[in-house]
Amino acid sequence: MAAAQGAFSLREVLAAFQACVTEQREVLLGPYLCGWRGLVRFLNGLGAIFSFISKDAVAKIQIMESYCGGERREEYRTLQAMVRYELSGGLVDLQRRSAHPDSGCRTVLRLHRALKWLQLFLEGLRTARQDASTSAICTDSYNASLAAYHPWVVRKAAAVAFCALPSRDAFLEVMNVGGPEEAVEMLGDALPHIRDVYGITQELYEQHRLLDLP
Ligand SMILES: CCCCCCCC/C=C\CCCCCCCC(=O)N[C@@H](COP(=O)(O)O)[C@H](O)/C=C/CCCCCCCCCCCCC
Repeated sequence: MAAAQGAFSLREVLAAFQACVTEQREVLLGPYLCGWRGLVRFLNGLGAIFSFISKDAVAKIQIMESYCGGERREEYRTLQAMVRYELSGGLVDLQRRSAHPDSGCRTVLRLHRALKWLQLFLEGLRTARQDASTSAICTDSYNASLAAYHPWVVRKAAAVAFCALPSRDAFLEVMNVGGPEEAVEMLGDALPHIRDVYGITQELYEQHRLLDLP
């Protein structure tokens, strides 16, 4: 059953990332963006202090949704098709943002980097002791991933927001899958799919030298 509108369901996020990878190992953008929408719903429930993060994530999701629902939607069905289409059409700014500041390739790259943070954070949550600090897990995951791409002011704002995170058990409760044990089990199911999507995207972007898009 679908979660009530606005409520977060880890199951739905899991299903979305699971549905992303096709038999041909392509990444479907529809479920990918659905997964992100679900995560943002969760973030919104954590309080206004996270709104600068969710606004940025939503802006990027909306850019991608407009491509996926636009005239060239067939070219945006999968990540692989998008990269082919945008590169062959010269639709990606490779050196500095100019003619195509919001290409699909650069927008997905930002979400892709954030997916690494998510992977590390969920791994941390899953394996940490019951009394571990969510804020410390989040900070470590952020420092090992996204922080390298953010200016000082964003890193500081993120550090302040992370201090507002609830305890690990309270956090696992909000995931809406039952008690902390069930949440941990579900994280164990979710992680391989998130790693898979991350790995395929990373390889594709490496192949086309897209990992440093401005
Ligand atoms: C399974 C449930 C548990 C986990 C739930 C986690 C929910 C997280 C939801 C969304 C994650 C945020 C995604 C943020 C995308 C950031 C993309 C980015 O890097 N943007 C920067 C660069 O963009 P351009 O300027 O080049 O266009 C932009 O400058 C960033 C601005 C906002 C700050 C981003 C801080 C990111 C911190 C990520 C940790 C989120 C903490 C959530 C706490 C649970």
